[in-house]
Amino acid sequence: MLKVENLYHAFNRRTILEDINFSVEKGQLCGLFGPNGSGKTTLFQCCLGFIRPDKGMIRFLDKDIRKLTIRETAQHVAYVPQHHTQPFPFQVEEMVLMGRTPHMRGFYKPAKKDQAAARTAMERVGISNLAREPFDILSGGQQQLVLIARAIAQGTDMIFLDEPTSALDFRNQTLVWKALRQIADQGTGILACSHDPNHVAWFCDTTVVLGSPGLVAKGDPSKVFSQQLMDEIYKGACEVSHAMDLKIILPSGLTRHPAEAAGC
Ligand SMILES: Nc1ncnc2c1ncn2[C@@H]1O[C@H](COP(=O)(O)OP(=O)(O)OP(=O)(O)O)[C@@H](O)[C@H]1O
Repeated sequence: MLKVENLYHAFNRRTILEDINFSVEKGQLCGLFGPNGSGKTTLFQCCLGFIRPDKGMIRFLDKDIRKLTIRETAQHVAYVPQHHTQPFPFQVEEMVLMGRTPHMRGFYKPAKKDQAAARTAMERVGISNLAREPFDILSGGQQQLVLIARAIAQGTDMIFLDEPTSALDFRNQTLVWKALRQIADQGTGILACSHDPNHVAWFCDTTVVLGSPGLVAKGDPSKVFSQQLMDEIYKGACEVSHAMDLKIILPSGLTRHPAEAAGC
């Protein structure tokens, strides 16, 4: 579905992306992972055509993305940015309905199926109760859920999400990752960037790990997330452990509370 080949990009002669190669297939949830400044947002921007890479090829559904019109791109690809400012006080349901715009014709009046898609997307991320609230007064986490619902309502072949759960509480983080897993299982390709290796390990079936300035590893996170890899990217800050047959990445040097260790 998405194929990135030999991608290079530099800012002010500083190479950020070097020889990046990976693909995301239909039905795959791919976690894009790497330390601050490793180029995740830059890679997203190249894939979405917001910046033109210095070298390399990005294909979407076997087409060079440079040849897709904005409308074609929006019909096939949804994007959830890290931050979004909305200058007008649109209601939440209007914001989510905007995701349907690439599918509307004529006077851009939403049809019943557009309204149904918006309602389903809001239910999926648990924000139906916010439908009539103005978007601009919501908390950062609630706004993040609205943008995810808008991308889901768009009903595209592929969704890009830039740190989709960075502002969410524990329950909503889990809710969103489970929703992404289900949407991928229904055939959508998803590339989601995250700073939490556990989310990638628990919910993603593939990962792309960026370092400086290139690709450090890729593949099944249960195989890729080794102690050696974590040491390479986090310089000894974490330990790879296991719980319930899953990998779990813990901060290194954790000790049990003395009272608990004494069995109190
Ligand atoms: N327009 C730009 N001009 C110059 N340098 C830039 C530009 N955009 C990004 N960079 C630099 O490229 C590097 C990678 O930035 P990018 O935002 O892609 O990283 P990231 O992995 O998404 O980081 P984070 O995890 O902190 O969000 C950074 O050092 C950043 O300063």
